[in-house]
Formats: sequence, C-alpha cells, structure tokens
Amino acid sequence: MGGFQQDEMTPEQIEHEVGLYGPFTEVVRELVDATIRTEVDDDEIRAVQAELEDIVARLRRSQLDGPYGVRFNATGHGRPWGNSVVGLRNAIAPPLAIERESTGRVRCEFHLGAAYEGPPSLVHGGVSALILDQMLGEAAGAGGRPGMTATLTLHYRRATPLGDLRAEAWIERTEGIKTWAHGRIEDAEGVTVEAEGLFILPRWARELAFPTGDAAETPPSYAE
Ligand SMILES: CCCCCCCC/C=C\CCCCCCCC(=O)SCCNC(=O)CCNC(=O)[C@H](O)C(C)(C)COP(=O)(O)OP(=O)(O)OC[C@H]1O[C@@H](n2cnc3c(N)ncnc32)[C@H](O)[C@@H]1OP(=O)(O)O
Repeated sequence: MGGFQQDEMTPEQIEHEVGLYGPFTEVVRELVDATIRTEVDDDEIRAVQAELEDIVARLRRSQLDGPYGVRFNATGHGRPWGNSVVGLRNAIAPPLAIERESTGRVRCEFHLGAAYEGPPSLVHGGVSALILDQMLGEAAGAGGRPGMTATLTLHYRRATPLGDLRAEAWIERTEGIKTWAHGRIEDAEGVTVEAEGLFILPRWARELAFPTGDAAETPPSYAE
C-alpha cells in the first residue's frame, strides 16, 4: 500500500500551509452549503457556474497526479490532509478536530450542515458510519494499536439531527494485532448512534512493525 510519504517539511512550513489551505478549503465548504441552499435566479446560477469553471481550470494548472495520501515529516508529525473526515484540504470533510489521549480515548465536537443530509433535516446513516469509522480508528491509533477496519457495526438508536454534535470513541480491548474499539455520536439529548469495530494491523504493516514476528510488542503509530 502506498500513500504514506515522508518529507522534509519544517514546523514553520506546516504552519504556513495550515494558514493557507485551512481558510481556502473552508470557503469551498461554504460553497457546497451555498450551492445546496441558494435561491438566486437562473441567470445568476449560470454566471456563477461560468466563474467556477474558470476557478477549477486555474487550480488544475498544477495538480498532484493522485490523492494527497498521508504525509509526515522527520518528527513524525502526520498530515492526513486529504482524509474525508479530518482532512484540512478536503472540503468533503466536516472536518473533525479530534482530541486524542494516549489511553486511546478520543473525542470531538463538530457541526454537520445541509451537505450531510439523508432523511429530511437528519444526518445520512452512511455519514454517521463514516464519522464513527474514523473515530474508532483514531482511538485505536491514539492508544498505540492502529489498524484497518475489519468490521464495523452500527446501532442507530435515534435519528441524528443536522447541527451541533459530539462524538467519542475508546479502545475496549486488544489482542495482539487486533483492537476492538467502541464509540458513539450524541446530540444535545444524548446518544443517537453507537458503534463497535475491529481494527487489524495489516500484514504489510506487521512486517514493518514486528520484524521478529512478535505481535505482543507495541506497534508504532503516527503522532499528530
Ligand atoms: C493502518 C496501518 C497502520 C498505519 C499507522 C497509522 C496510524 C494512524 C492512526 C489513526 C488514524 C487513522 C484512522 C483511520 C480510520 C479509518 C479506517 C478505515 O476506514 S480503513 C479502510 C477500510 N478497511 C479496509 O479497507 C480493510 C480491508 N481489509 C484488509 O486490509 C485486511 O483484510 C485486514 C487488514 C482487515 C486483515 O488482513 P490480514 O492480511 O492482516 O489478515 P490475516 O493475516 O488473514 O488475518 C489476521 C487475523 O485477523 C483476522 N481477520 C482478518 N480479517 C478479519 C475480519 N474482517 N473480521 C474478523 N477477523 C478478521 C484473521 O482471522 C486472523 O486472526 P487469527 O490470527 O487467526 O486470530
């Protein structure tokens, strides 16, 4: 698997890019929301479309060949900036700003607007799954037991309204390369969705992490 890429970015360069691409991507998120909710007239839609086509062409003048991947510098500072849940440069991502504890407990507060709608004024069930997949995976990673999602089970207890929400996740138990994590999404009234998942350190990562074949060792994780 490719996509993990080390580079020589200094903390100052990273701070510069965060300051540049953070607000840039935020405007694109605004654009998505405005596109769904606008009620301007037909001529205005056509005019805006033409301007946007010009803007896309300007950005396409210099592009990566593929997705952003996960980059990290020599200090191990990870930049999953294309990630669809937490990516700084991904306008699809809400994005989640996750607080991580080394015990494997993670939490965040976030806002889901019109772009995440499923049933009227409610969060799409697949979006809740997306968020919980990331949160459970982050819990596994924060606790030093990272893995790929092998199973993910969702319990939709109550409809999740669009708006201000919070999520948390934690490691329930580990066994060698396997980590079981649990988590939930809550609105102001309490839990709406619960999840449990199994995360497995894949073979390619095991070979890097345990050259001796001893999965009782703690595998590496990337710090943010
Ligand atoms: C991740 C690597 C580490 C990088 C470090 C970065 C840390 C960052 C920290 C945090 C931030 C990230 C947060 C991300 C969150 C989002 C995560 C996603 O959305 S991941 C995308 C969706 N998931 C996939 O696409 C998986 C696709 N499937 C696979 O890749 C493999 O099937 C995988 C890894 C799940 C297992 O492959 P095998 O080759 O390692 O498996 P075998 O060696 O055959 O089995 C090992 C053990 O696992 C069990 N096993 C395998 N698959 C299972 C399954 N699906 N269910 C139950 N058990 C399974 C087997 O029975 C075996 O168990 P026995 O040793 O016999 O006890």
